[in-house]
Amino acid sequence: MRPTSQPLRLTLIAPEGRMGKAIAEAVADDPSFAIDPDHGDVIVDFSAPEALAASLDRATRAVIPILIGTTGLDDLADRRIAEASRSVAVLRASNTSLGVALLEELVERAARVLGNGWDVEVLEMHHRRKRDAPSGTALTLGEAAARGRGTPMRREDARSGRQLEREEGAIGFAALRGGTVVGDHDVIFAGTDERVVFSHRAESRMIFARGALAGARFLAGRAPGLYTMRDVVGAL
Ligand SMILES: NC(=O)C1=CN([C@@H]2O[C@H](COP(=O)(O)OP(=O)(O)OC[C@H]3O[C@@H](n4cnc5c(N)ncnc54)[C@H](OP(=O)(O)O)[C@@H]3O)[C@@H](O)[C@H]2O)C=CC1
Ligand SMILES: O=C(O)C1=N[C@H](C(=O)O)C[C@H](O)C1
Repeated sequence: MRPTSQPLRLTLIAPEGRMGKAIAEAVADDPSFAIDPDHGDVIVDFSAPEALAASLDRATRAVIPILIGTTGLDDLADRRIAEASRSVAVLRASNTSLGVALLEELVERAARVLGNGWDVEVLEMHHRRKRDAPSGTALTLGEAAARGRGTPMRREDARSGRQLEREEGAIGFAALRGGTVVGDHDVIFAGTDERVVFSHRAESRMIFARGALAGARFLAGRAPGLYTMRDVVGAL
């Protein structure tokens, strides 16, 4: 057991990435954390899908928890994460901000209250360098809406060029890319003669970085299992 006065050591998988740098900045502002490239207490992976298998392997071999912030992961990645979570604590978070954790709750509740008669569309915009679309957050919010409705999520992505009406019960996704936008998400519930719109605007990557530190703190000493930001923030 580490003495509580010791900083929690984070091993960053991609220290030179945009998120790696933001997390290093948050750590520099908080003496209860430190970066340790080789012997961290928690692995923090905000990198790329190709890095995931090696990161999980590193966590399970060393028996230390891992925070996965990387998005754009496929079904094989889902299975690898589930497998790793049997031996170490894994926090998977497509968005580590407090605002999006709250938004997820609100969207689930709205979908439950409004029911299947309302169409759900998720719109997101990110910077020109983002590689995956729709964003991980958009998919997480779509899943929250499906959960609220009590139905499996059926995705309807880009409709350009189609000559079909909207598929009933589907959740639509649209992605915009440009400039330096940190991360915009809108979830639109479109009913007959009215719309309810939930929005989140990330104004700096520091919101994700601070959330990542909260996630790492949550993971330290945690039993094996698969956790989400809802476990980290508790009841909202
Ligand atoms: N959960 C959340 O709250 C957030 C999640 N993200 C997600 O985090 C990820 C990273 O985003 P961002 O920091 O903006 O991206 P960047 O492109 O700025 O950084 C990615 C980093 O990962 C490194 N990398 C790529 N492939 C590998 C590999 N196989 N092994 C080790 N390192 C690798 C890159 O190194 P190199 O340049 O040398 O290839 C680079 O340093 C994305 O999936 C993004 O969607 C982003 C923001 C918030
Ligand atoms: O790549 C990004 O920048 C972001 N990625 C995450 C996502 O895909 O949802 C979180 C945030 O929106 C920024």
